[in-house]
Amino acid sequence: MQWMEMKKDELEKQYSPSRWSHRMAADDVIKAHVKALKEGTEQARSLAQTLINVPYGDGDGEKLDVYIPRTDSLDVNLVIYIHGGYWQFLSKEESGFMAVPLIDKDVVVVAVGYTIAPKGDMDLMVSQVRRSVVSVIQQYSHISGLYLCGHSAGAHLAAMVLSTDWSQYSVTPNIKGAFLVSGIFDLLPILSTYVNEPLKMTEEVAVRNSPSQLVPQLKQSSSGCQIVVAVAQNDSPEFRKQSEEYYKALEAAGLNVTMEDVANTDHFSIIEQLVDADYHLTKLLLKMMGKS
Ligand SMILES: N[C@@H](CC(=O)c1ccccc1NC=O)C(=O)O
Repeated sequence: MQWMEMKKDELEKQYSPSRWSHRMAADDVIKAHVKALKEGTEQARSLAQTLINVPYGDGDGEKLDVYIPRTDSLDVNLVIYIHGGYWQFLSKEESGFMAVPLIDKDVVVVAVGYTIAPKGDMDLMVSQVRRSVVSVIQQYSHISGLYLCGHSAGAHLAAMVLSTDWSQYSVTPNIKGAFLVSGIFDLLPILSTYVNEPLKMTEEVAVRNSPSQLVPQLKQSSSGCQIVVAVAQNDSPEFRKQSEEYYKALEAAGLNVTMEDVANTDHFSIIEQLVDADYHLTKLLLKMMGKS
């Protein structure tokens, strides 16, 4: 069924990721998610050298955390992670969880903070993640490759970074690869749902911030980027459709894109498992960086 034909109840269920987990009840899966991210981030902060709260702008929430490998290697890649949480939950404070297996392979991990709703709105969050990427490449101009990874709302923000007209910025980032995990790429279906209550997006805001509408811009700005669109086997049909349709649009535009339907995962476990070096997506990310 098309989202436009759905009753409000059904649409809100489709856009409630916790209600589709096969592991636990909805409330429990979210609690367990936050706990897993927190514990993973604590572990990473205790093992890695870190720079916490590095400003990338003058705004209040415009700070990022850097997880640094202990290495003398000159071939150092950097992954910027953009957290999820429907643009209204989570923060960079629990977003360093995937750093351990990456720093072990000489990869720098950056967890970006941005101003979630209701304090921040969609235009601000998109502007913040774009500026954070510019700041990182100015700070780390010697790295061998820049990669992006985003989960859920963070995958949306990562796709918006790939779709940036950089002519307004001081530098043009060369993003080699992007992992878009269980993302939302068309914001129109959520306009009438509870998700939009704190966001208060108008249709105009939703359209200009929908990666699905910006594929020609992405092709112009990120033609050399290797894109992985990953979706959980147990994501809702609407979430699965969001990924599938965005993947097809990128593919049709001639971009270097692959689709990963990750078996035995749900909306939350698909990203939580990045703490594990043996997890399929961890290995794929390292392989993309030539580190397998
Ligand atoms: N109402 C949403 C809540 C949600 O998506 C969420 C809540 C807390 C932390 C993260 C979340 N989502 C994705 O990262 C749900 O049903 O899952």
